[in-house]
Amino acid sequence: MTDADPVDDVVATIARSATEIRQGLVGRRGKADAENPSGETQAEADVWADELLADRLSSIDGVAQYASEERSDIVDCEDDRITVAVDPLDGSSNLKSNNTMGTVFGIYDEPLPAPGSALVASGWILYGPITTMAYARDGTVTKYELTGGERTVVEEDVTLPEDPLVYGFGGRVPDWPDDFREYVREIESNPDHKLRYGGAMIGDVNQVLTYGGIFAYPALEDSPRGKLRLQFEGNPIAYLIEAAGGRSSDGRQSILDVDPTDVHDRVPLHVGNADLIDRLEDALE
Ligand SMILES: O=P(O)(O)OC[C@H]1O[C@](O)(COP(=O)(O)O)[C@@H](O)[C@@H]1O
Ligand SMILES: [Mg+2]
Ligand SMILES: [Mg+2]
Repeated sequence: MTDADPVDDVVATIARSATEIRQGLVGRRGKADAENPSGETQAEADVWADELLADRLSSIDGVAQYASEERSDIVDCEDDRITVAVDPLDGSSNLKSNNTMGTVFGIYDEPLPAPGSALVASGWILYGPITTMAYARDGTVTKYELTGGERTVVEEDVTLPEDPLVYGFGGRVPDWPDDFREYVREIESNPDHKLRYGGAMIGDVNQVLTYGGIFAYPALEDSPRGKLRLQFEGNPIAYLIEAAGGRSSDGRQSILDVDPTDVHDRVPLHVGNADLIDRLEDALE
């Protein structure tokens, strides 16, 4: 064990790996002949990015466990300080059409599965026209541009803009519960609000971080826990959006207060400006 901060080491490793992951997408746009633990068909790139991150992150001093939505089992490492949960490629179905995707990570100080209250840092990489990173630690959010493994700060103390502008809601509209559908109608009827939906949660959440607003992948009639995963997607996103002054909710409470039972648990996810999430919780009562 060294005295280096393992959280810094993990974030630096993910930021450095982003350039390589981006380049490695070329030639890996097909499907793998396999399913992930959530029963979804994996892309070749999902499997490849998971293996790359597992190798690198599990060998960092201080990392006790590595888990990802692309593998059933948690990787146990030789240390005991922090645990890392990753969505190696969020929105990988966008590979076929060459649209936005990302990498999402949460760093916890408890064994996985851990509640969001055990997060010590979280963030995401966005593979857009350029590669950027949003990172939260100690209640502060920083945005970076990533080039060739280098991180350049582009904004510090990032907060959600006060006047919400954008909204995006996942799942099929006929599968939404009635109370959620009514809430969406209210949001859509405000002439100041614009639809922004790209099929990669992280791209849509990054729109909310940039312009203010709300993103949700709600509970569905036949899937009351929604689609997104608590450890790899819900908690890291909620931690960062709350650090930026917004709110998260599973419909009743902060996502960070949801108790996990399994590392692959799903959670209905709603994040955005606090007043929009307050109104959502009122609408779902
Ligand atoms: O295509 P659907 O079922 O509407 O789901 C879209 C959602 O699923 C996701 O792709 C799930 O993430 P993964 O791509 O990491 O599995 C989200 O990024 C996105 O918001
Ligand atoms: Mg995802
Ligand atoms: Mg994924």
